[in-house]
Amino acid sequence: MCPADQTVATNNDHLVQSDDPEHPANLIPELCRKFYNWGWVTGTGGGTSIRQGDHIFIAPSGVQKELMKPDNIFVLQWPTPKYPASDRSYIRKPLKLNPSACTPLFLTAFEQGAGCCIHTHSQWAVLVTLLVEREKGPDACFEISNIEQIKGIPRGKGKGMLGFFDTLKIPIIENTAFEEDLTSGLEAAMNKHPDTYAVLVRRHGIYVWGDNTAKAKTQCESLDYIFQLAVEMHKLGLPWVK
Ligand SMILES: CSC[C@@H](O)[C@@H](O)C(=O)COP(=O)(O)O
Ligand SMILES: [Zn+2]
Repeated sequence: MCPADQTVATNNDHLVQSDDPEHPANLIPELCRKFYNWGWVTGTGGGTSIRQGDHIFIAPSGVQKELMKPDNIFVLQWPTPKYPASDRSYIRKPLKLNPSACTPLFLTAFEQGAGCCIHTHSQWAVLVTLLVEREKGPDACFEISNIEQIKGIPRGKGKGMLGFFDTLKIPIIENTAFEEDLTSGLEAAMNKHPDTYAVLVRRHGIYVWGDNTAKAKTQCESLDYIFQLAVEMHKLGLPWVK
């Protein structure tokens, strides 16, 4: 056995090997294939992370997310230090790959109790941040009401779902040169909007999280639907809030 093979054999590979399609190491590649087809993670952008018990499953950085295999997945012991990156407690690291640059942002969602966090570069998400670009600063938000799909978004933890007549409010933070540097903005937006399950990143995309993978996915789908609708409404001169 060559030294590289020895590293592989002692790298906790069993943590990403399962016949269960619901295992996070199988789910992340499967979800990313879907997200690629929906335009959420093309060109290596975007990604997904799942927490299962005291393990966090993270995709590699800079890879074609739709081609990922379970063997490419990193595993972090949870809880783990968020900073510095070198202190994060990886218990499985694929050789020749680096963990996603979104890792500290995903960890921020897990600190809030999330079970899954999705990052997309959806053009609809980017477009709504452009349509409200005049609104800058800590109060920047996308707002919409009187749309049925709003009912797919929680009012806050343990507070049920938003109603048709409620106003959905998604905070917007400014983009940074490096993905990791978005973390303080995400933390600030979460502190200011403790009930939110999503934060838009101007000219970049969105982070959406949920109590579990199904909720993160359906909430992200509902938001993407709403953003597309909002862009079309804007083109027709229709207001988002009645
Ligand atoms: C098209 S590059 C996009 C990246 O810089 C980043 O925004 C991103 O979402 C993915 O980072 P990654 O480290 O590949 O998981
Ligand atoms: Zn990104």
